[in-house]
Amino acid sequence: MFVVPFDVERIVFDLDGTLVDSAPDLHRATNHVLTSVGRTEIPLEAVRHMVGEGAKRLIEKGLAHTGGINGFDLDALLPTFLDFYKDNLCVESRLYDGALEMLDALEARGIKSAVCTNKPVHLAEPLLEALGIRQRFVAVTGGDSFPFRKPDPRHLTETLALMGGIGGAVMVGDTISDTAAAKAAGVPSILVSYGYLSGSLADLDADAIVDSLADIPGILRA
Ligand SMILES: O=C(O)COP(=O)(O)O
Ligand SMILES: [Mg+2]
Repeated sequence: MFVVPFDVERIVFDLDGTLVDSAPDLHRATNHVLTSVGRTEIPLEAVRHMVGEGAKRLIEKGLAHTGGINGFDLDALLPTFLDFYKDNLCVESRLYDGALEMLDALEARGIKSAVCTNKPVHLAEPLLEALGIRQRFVAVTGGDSFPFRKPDPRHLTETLALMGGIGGAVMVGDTISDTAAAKAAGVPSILVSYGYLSGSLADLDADAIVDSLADIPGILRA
């Protein structure tokens, strides 16, 4: 089994599909936009695999799934999505099993945690608050915190800078946005197998794949 070959000082987590199963609420918001432009609703299972590249891409994929994007101004539709989602941020969203246990174990070992998500930061913060874990993270950065976002490695390296430096860092995520950012930043990545990825886990070339967040402390050198 893979064990991170250095003393881990800091861990950066992706949010949607990694720490939080937010797809049901993102699904409602996506359908809200689609029905507002006369499109049909799409099933949760379809939306689940559209998450990870930010809200605009989610709207784009929803439109593509229901007849195409021609003639639509995605920027103009974004407020329809964000306003609805802001008011319905944590209706069905839940922490994944093992999240609290893992955060406790990391804290006990003095390892710092942060969140690096493509969700806008003004939505990521209250979602973490609503789930009772905001105070567990020394930093939270979103898709709009910098002029770049995952898979751009600078989203990860700037998050690490807020944590005190890039040394001893590991990234945990669920899609290629996370593993690609980590690889380009020279940071080992751990992929969760239950997330929102649409393709094959093996294609992402992560350093380790876990079925539960609770498995993570076990693959960090004690
Ligand atoms: O797609 C999003 O809005 C955010 O996704 P992430 O938390 O997986 O980066
Ligand atoms: Mg994700």
